[in-house]
Amino acid sequence: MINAFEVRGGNRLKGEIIPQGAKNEALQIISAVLLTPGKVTISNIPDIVDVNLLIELLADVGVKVNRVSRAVCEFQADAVNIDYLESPEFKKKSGRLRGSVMMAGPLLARFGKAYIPKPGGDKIGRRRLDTHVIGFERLGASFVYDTGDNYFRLESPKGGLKGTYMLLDEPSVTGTANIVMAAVLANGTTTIYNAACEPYLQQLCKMLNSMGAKIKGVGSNLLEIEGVSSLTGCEHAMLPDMIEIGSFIGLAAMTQSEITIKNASIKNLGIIPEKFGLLGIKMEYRGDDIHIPAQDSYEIQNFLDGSILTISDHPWPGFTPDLLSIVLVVATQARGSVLIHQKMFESRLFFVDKLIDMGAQIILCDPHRATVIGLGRHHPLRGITMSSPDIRAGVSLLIAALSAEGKSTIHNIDQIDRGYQYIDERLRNLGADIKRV
Ligand SMILES: CC(=O)N[C@H]1[C@@H](OP(=O)(O)OP(=O)(O)OC[C@H]2O[C@@H](n3ccc(=O)[nH]c3=O)[C@H](O)[C@@H]2O)O[C@H](CO)[C@@H](O)[C@@H]1O
Ligand SMILES: C=C(OP(=O)(O)O)C(=O)O
Repeated sequence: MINAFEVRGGNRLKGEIIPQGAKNEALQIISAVLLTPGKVTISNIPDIVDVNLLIELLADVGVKVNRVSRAVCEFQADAVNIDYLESPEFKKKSGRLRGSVMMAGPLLARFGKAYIPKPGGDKIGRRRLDTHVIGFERLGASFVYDTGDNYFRLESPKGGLKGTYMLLDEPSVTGTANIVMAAVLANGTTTIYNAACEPYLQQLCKMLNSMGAKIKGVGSNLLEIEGVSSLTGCEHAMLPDMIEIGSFIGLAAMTQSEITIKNASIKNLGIIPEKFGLLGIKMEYRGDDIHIPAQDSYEIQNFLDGSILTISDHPWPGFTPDLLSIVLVVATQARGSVLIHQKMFESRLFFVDKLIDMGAQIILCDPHRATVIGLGRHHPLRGITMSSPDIRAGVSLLIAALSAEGKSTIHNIDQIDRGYQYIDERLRNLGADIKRV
């Protein structure tokens, strides 16, 4: 079966777009339903491959799942079959996404056992699980790593997990979520320093507190968690996906389009709009909407001393690594130059080869750094046939194709579908010439 997008570039897009619920928040929040036998109702769930797979995994382990509507789902984990975690089916399915690792924290806390098969997700460099496993160990769990099957088997001590102080080696996003979910049901107080504090984590902590957890320091890198003996059900609404919002800002600039991003929850976007602003992209806030006017050109700013701008990733509240590929593609048509420095992942910039084939001027300095010399619209990119290597590179290539002259075909779009809801249909509604073939 062919699985590709065929895009005819050059159309100027126009209209309003509503961001989906946040993928990376969804993966945390949906894992957290395992912490209680009570009913948890979650709204604004994105209808995307990764999230649907996680929901399937929960149903497989015995969680009652009631999809009230496309975006709202009720969960009740009152009859979990923990033995299912050792089945080959669980290992296979959970290995298809990254988010499944976050089932471990709640399972360990509530049932005393967990398994983490080698997780899926983007192949963008080494993605170790040390922070997760060492964090569980600090709470008293023991683990065995099965090198043959490539999975961690974890067990809580008799009497349950015990709160402690820990300083994380790095502020891992999913690692922090996992440790927080384990610590909320531990005996005593857990302090996590150098915790990740993305809005995803803030939302998770807010949800857990509404279930009866006692977490202080939400939004900071110092969390204090007083363990409780049980949690109750709750209702939780997901934030809009900040990575989708950034992608749409880039799309508008690159295709010279006038787009309004509705209900963007601007206060939760951190430094994201500012970084796109450094590329010269104009944005207007209208209430909680972001309006991007059609711009013939945009010019990359230099640093204050006149030197070439660098845009790099950094743990929150710094700039998310998930938007660097988008920034890079948008820079290809800017006036001026920028150095893109992807510090966290070592294989996330190789997709620039495809942009170079399309006519972009980019020098890949090393696996972490690429210099983009903007074309300043002197000539458009040209359409080519290409393949999407990971979710964000995939969307960047899609944006490049929508701006390019002629036809592009993008293969391996499963990568895009795992994180962007009905993307072809939503782009067509804005006037894009894109079809699934
Ligand atoms: C499902 C999910 O939520 N996925 C996100 C999550 O992945 P994930 O939680 O897997 O990523 P981590 O935060 O654990 O780390 C990402 C990578 O960055 C490195 N690292 C991390 C922190 C640091 O200060 N220095 C450093 O070099 C890690 O070693 C690792 O290679 O967070 C990543 C970093 O924002 C995002 O790209 C992913 O989209
Ligand atoms: C890297 C990403 O996802 P995952 O962690 O699921 O691979 C991403 O969302 O950009």
